[in-house]
Amino acid sequence: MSIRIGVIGTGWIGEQHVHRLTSTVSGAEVAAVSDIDLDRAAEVAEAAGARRVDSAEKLIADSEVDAVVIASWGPVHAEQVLACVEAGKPVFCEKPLTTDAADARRIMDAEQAFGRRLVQVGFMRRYDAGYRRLKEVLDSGAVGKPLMAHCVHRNKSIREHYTTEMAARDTAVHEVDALRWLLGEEFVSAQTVLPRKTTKRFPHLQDPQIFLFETASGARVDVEVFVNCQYGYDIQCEIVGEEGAVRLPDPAAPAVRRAGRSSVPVLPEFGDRFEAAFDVELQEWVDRIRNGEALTGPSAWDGYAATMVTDAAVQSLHSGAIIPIDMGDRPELYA
Ligand SMILES: NC(=O)C1=CN([C@@H]2O[C@H](COP(=O)(O)OP(=O)(O)OC[C@H]3O[C@@H](n4cnc5c(N)ncnc54)[C@H](O)[C@@H]3O)[C@@H](O)[C@H]2O)C=CC1
Ligand SMILES: O=C1[C@@H](O)[C@H](O)[C@@H](O)[C@H](O)[C@H]1O
Repeated sequence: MSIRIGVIGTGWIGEQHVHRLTSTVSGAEVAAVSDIDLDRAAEVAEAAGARRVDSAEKLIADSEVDAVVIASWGPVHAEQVLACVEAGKPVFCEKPLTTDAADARRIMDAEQAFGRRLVQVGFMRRYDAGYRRLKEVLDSGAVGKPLMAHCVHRNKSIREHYTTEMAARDTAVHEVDALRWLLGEEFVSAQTVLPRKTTKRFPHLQDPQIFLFETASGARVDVEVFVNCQYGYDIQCEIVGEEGAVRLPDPAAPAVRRAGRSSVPVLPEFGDRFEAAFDVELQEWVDRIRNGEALTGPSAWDGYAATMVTDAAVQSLHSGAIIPIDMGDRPELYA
């Protein structure tokens, strides 16, 4: 039996996920889609052979939808995730889980009242082969105790609706989750440092930005976010330990030697860079639901922790102050 999935938000990644669930992931079918842009939803529904439903609320309540994928804009995730939990339906929510930590706490309260995990957050780097190899090296102890991490997150360019706060909430949030996962500890402070702005940006935007984080054990993480770097999608991560350093591998690509030069391509977009990771994360989510197994992917706690950190980074945006972060205790359900 296939899981009947409803997809909310049929923009860039929603359409990709509908296609992925229809063509690549096994054991799933897209039963319904919805978007506030009704025409867009109708187009995506038709291409997938799914029904268009007029609102997110109706899609969540639909008796022919077993599980929900949310790919709408960040600020509306909280109410949609809560409605799924209240309906007792598993929900895969694209990052960020919420744009406000209080909303993430409401989600954890609802999930704990339900009694088991229903929420998974779309932090797909945990499913990327390179990041998984990096974690294996760290966990083996080969580079010793981690002291520092240096991360780079560059997009070729970004759409006009992207705001200065999204550098933390939408972009650096990936590194926040990946580094919490890699280092196995929480962040305790955040600071945002602003270099000179690139002229190759929309006028409203502060780009690039540098985020400085400290972990509970005193390790330091720096993240450069530069979303109009012009040359491609470039993700770098190096972790320096007491006995060595380990670096995220670049995607494999043949080096071309020609006219006195050797060159490898830089991928243009995040869809190309993390395509396989998106496939694996959704396949594992579907498999666990089909087999009646507990969800083990990034949880509501992970979504909450990431939002606490990015809230602090946004708070530091104008003052440059170091903002302490107190996550509170991790509930038993997320141990
Ligand atoms: N894991 C990853 O690497 C990526 C994650 N994302 C995340 O996915 C989400 C969507 O991003 P994009 O597809 O790039 O945005 P987008 O702007 O292309 O699409 C968002 C869609 O949501 C719809 N929408 C907004 N409010 C809605 C509501 N209340 N009910 C139903 N539909 C609603 C919009 O009409 C739009 O079609 C964001 O949270 C973003 O951070 C996006 C790209 C990559
Ligand atoms: O999640 C993503 C986008 O929402 C975000 O806007 C981009 O900066 C990231 O590179 C991409 O992975």
